[in-house]
This record gives sequence, structure tokens and C-alpha cells, in this order.
Amino acid sequence: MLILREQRLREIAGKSTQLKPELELVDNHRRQLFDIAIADKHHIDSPIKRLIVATKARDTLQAVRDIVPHLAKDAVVLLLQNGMGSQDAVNALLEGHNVWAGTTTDGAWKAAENQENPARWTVHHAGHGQTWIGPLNASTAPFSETPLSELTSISRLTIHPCDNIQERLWLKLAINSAINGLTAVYLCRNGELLSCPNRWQQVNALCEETTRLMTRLKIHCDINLQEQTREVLQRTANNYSSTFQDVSHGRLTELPFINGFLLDQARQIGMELPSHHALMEQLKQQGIH
Ligand SMILES: NC(=O)C1=CN([C@@H]2O[C@H](COP(=O)(O)OP(=O)(O)OC[C@H]3O[C@@H](n4cnc5c(N)ncnc54)[C@H](OP(=O)(O)O)[C@@H]3O)[C@@H](O)[C@H]2O)C=CC1
Ligand SMILES: CC(C)(CO)C(=O)C(=O)O
Repeated sequence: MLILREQRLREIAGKSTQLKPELELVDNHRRQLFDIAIADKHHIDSPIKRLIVATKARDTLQAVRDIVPHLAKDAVVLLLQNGMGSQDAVNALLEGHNVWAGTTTDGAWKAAENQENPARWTVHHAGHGQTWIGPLNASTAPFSETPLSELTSISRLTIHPCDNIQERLWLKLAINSAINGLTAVYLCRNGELLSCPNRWQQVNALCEETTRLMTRLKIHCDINLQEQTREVLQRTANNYSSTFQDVSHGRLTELPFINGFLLDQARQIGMELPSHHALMEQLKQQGIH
């Protein structure tokens, strides 16, 4: 079942008297159509045993808060957001529940609304990558014993259960914090951060500060962040980052959960991150939040 915001469900219902909710999945020109059920928080009729939250980081806490009363006692919740901060907020809200987080290098995008059937969601699986899933609480059951293990039967996904999801989230965030904000400042493709010496210097300064912070916080990181970021920039040189896309569509970005999260962590231990600070100030001046 796809749980929507009340307003979204109302909008869709207002456009069609006969709703036929469907998910169309497009993958390498192959199309598959699935009948799905949809509901808002007022129309969930049985306790939820497995919940996958795929909102942007800003919306996650509210989305979960809205449906807490519908969660089964032994529900397993999987959070799939970029950045950090939202996972801990939900974990605190759902104390005693089985909360997991994931991070992925898969890429997908939702097509514009279907005019004939506003209750059809077309999702393009644009890039195949890897997904890591791990528990946020130490005491959770092993992955293989949770309903999340069924996700491994989806052949188009490569899923790795892991015990160190916090480190995985940090690593992804560390890379995103050196790329995403700058692509919004310069409104450029990822590769231009590498080919323009001044921008590459800024990437390096951000990486250096993040590495120092992670070392101070004893976050295990056995990679060279500059090198890893260079590798991601080379591999995604022609891509526009998710933050660039948010800005181009006039949406709020996830940067408060990326660079903003790093600045919060640094503040708590009295450390300064001048390059991250300057980047966030620059973005604010450009009206990017
Ligand atoms: N897309 C990708 O390729 C990747 C995405 N990610 C991460 O995954 C997360 C989701 O990204 P993405 O799918 O692209 O984002 P989208 O904005 O495309 O989708 C998020 C959806 O969440 C819905 N939503 C927001 N609030 C609620 C709520 N309270 N109840 C129910 N639904 C709600 C929105 O609904 P509405 O239509 O009402 O606005 C929207 O459809 C982000 O953190 C992103 O960084 C990570 C890697 C790759
Ligand atoms: C790695 C990168 C920067 C690829 O575009 C990404 O994850 C994003 O755009 O959010």
C-alpha cells in the first residue's frame, strides 16, 4: 500500500471518479504495471507490519508521526533518506520499535502526473547501484529474520545487509557535502566541480574539514575522502546532482541534513568548519535553503 498525504489523495480523487491506482515501473525500456492500494493516514485499516519511508529528509519525521498509531507493535520501519539527522529523529520517536536505515546508489525518478489516470505513478529506474540496509538499534533481529529480507528477492536491486549503517550514512553524506551544495552555487553538472580548478579546490577544502570532523568524532572512515569524491565526480560527471535538481524545480533542498548536519555535529564539540559554514552562507544569500 502506498500511503499519501491527505491533500495529495484529495487532489487525485478530485480529478477522477474511478480511481485505479497503479505503479508503472520503467527499467531499461521494460515496463511493468502493478495494481496497488493507496490511502492517507485516515484510511489505513490494518496495523502496518513493514513500513518503508521514502520521503525527502525534511518530510520524514512528520510522515512517520502521522501514522504512528497505525504501526503494529512489532513493525519494522525502513528509512531511505539521504543525509543524516532525520533517521535519529525518527528512531527517537519510535523508541522500542525496530527501525532500520538504508542508503543507495540506485537512481530513480517519478514521471509527471498521468493525465488519463492521476492515480498511476510512473517511476523510471534510471541507474542501477547498490543499497545498504542496517539497523539503527543494536538490539534488532538479524536482517534475514525481518520482513525487509523479502526485498532481496527483487532482482533489479542489489541489497547488502550491514551492521554499520551509520558509517555508510556518514560516508555518503561526506561525499554529498562536498558536491551537492557547490553544484547549487554554480548551477553546474557534477563534472564541472572537477574540471574547474577553483571549484575543485573548494571540494578539497570541504573534504578536508569533513575528514577532520569524522576523525574527532571517531567515525570509522578508512578511505581518502578527496579521492573517493573525485571518483564519484568522474563517474557522475554528466549528472546534475539531486540538490541542483531541487533548486531548478524551486524545491527546498536536503542540505540542512547534509552540510547543516555536519555543522551541528561540529558545533556540539566546539569545532569550526569554515568552508562548510561559508558554503551554507553563500547558498542562503542565493536564496537556496
Ligand atoms: N530518487 C533517487 O534516485 C534517490 C533518492 N534518494 C533519497 O531518497 C529520498 C526520497 O527521494 P525521492 O524519491 O527522489 O523524492 P521525491 O520528492 O520524488 O518523493 C518523495 C515523496 O514523499 C512524499 N511525501 C512527503 N511527505 C509525505 C507524507 N507526510 N506522507 C506521505 N508521503 C509524503 C511526497 O509526496 P507529494 O507528492 O505529496 O509531495 C513525494 O512523492 C531523499 O532523501 C533522496 O535524497 C537517495 C538516492 C537516490
Ligand atoms: C553522488 C551524487 C552527488 C550524484 O549526483 C548524489 O548522490 C546526489 O546527486 O545527491
